[in-house]
Amino acid sequence: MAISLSSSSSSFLSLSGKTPSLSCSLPNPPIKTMKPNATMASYRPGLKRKHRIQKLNEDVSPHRAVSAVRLLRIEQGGAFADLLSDKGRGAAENEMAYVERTLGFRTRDLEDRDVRLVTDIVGGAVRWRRLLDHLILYLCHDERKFRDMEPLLLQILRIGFFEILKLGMPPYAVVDENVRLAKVALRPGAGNMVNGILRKLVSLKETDSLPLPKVEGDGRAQARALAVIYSHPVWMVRRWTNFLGQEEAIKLMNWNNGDPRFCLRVNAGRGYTRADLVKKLETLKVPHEPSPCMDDFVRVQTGLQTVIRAGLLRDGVCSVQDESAGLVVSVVDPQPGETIIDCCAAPGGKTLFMASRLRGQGMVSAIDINKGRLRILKETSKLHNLDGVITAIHADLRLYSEKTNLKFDKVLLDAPCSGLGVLSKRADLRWNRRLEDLEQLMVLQDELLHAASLLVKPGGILVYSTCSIDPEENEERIATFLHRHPEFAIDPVDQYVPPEFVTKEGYYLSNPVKHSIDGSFAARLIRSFNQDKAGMKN
Ligand SMILES: C[S@@+](CC[C@H](N)C(=O)[O-])C[C@H]1O[C@@H](n2cnc3c(N)ncnc32)[C@H](O)[C@@H]1O
Repeated sequence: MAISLSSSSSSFLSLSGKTPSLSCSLPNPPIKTMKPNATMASYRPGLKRKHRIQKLNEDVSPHRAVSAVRLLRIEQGGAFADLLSDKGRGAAENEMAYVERTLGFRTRDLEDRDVRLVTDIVGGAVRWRRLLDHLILYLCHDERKFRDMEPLLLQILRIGFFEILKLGMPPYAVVDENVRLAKVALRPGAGNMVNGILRKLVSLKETDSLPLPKVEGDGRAQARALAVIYSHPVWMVRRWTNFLGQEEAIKLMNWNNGDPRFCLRVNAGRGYTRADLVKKLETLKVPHEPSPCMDDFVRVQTGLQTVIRAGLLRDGVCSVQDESAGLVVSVVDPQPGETIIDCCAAPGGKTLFMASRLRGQGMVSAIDINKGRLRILKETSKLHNLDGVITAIHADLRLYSEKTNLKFDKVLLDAPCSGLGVLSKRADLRWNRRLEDLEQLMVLQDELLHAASLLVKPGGILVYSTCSIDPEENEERIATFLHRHPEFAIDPVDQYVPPEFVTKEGYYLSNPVKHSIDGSFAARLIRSFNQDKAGMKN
């Protein structure tokens, strides 16, 4: 089994499919903790699949068993990044061993088709969780019964609901298969419950009478209804309705709920060209198209597993990187011979792209506070033959910039942010973010922006970027910064990115609905040569 990119994948994927966790630094609060139950009795840490002791069950469909356990892990808050071994090898083994321990039996190994189904089902069930739970609750007829439901049983129901409602799978096969899983993994009574609830759902679907809330009443009531129908947190719906209007907010939610699109960036640092990558994709029969906005990028709608299995990432031919991240590097516009510092660098997607643009002349210093993520950056820079130009520094930017006298030609601050622009790739992120996080993040963004500004040479460039589409994390942070730092001015990005990405203020902004890529933002600021202007105003 290969490692699948699903709900916890990041827009940057390194090495052989290692999935770095969040693109932002705030910890994710767990959604709901798993209660100890009969299925967890067989949990024994450290047991590897090679020590197979559980009985093989050939009747249960392996993709449902794996999906149910993966969904449980995600709900526990740890996603499944921690299932991956240090070197990114043996991840599949680890996961199957975990499935075995959790369920108390062994399934058949996953085939390619199963792997794709696990990716679709896990990503979809996470995205659509609010709608699925609304319907499950309705069919349980009893709020307490729903709230007290065993976590594994709830996951099995979510899988069944998602398969019937969103994947359009033959309903009675879905009912039978999920009933079987519930019976074997839990007990016969659980199977009967799954049977009853799923059959009622099938009948509601067939008679077109699903109980969906009506979008009516005041703004709050409408947001609550939309939050169920499009499966997002109410606060996000309210925020987007205010910023974008209801129609655009719905389009954005539809985008977030769609299949994520991935892009590959060819590794020019190792001498590969886009034509080389295209040739390899043709050989692998992976459908692809060149990016219309970035020369080194190729879009792949499906077939990413094939690319991973063929070793294209492991061998350093390319990286998985969204064009929105590439465009931020275009805003920095690294030139051979320059000294650049990437202030929040790990896991290194932008560092590597910037370093490859230096063509061996110049230097990129890469700071990050997170040691584990920085280790991924170091490993990947070796793999991409770029370790000669990249220096990794483990530090808190705020302390580092106070202590050092070094000044750089260009400074990139790719700040920790809400990630609200990448919700299609990070299916679980919408449930892990709270409105209060945004406030904390904005304070951190201001502090980091000030710290980053201390590293810019007179006449040098400071680029502030996020993978958010929220004006408070973007334009408003820059306005606050410029007010306090008169030594900086906006350097419009129109000569660095295509015009459709340039805002009226001269910033870069990608909009998932308009551009069909992740949402991201960048402001390019130039520091004056006039030292008198330097200093922070209150
Ligand atoms: C948006 S991610 C960076 C993604 C990265 N630029 C890339 O393209 O792969 C933000 C990073 O900021 C780091 N970070 C958060 N607070 C920091 C601080 N005080 N000093 C340095 N790094 C920090 C986090 O560990 C996280 O890796």
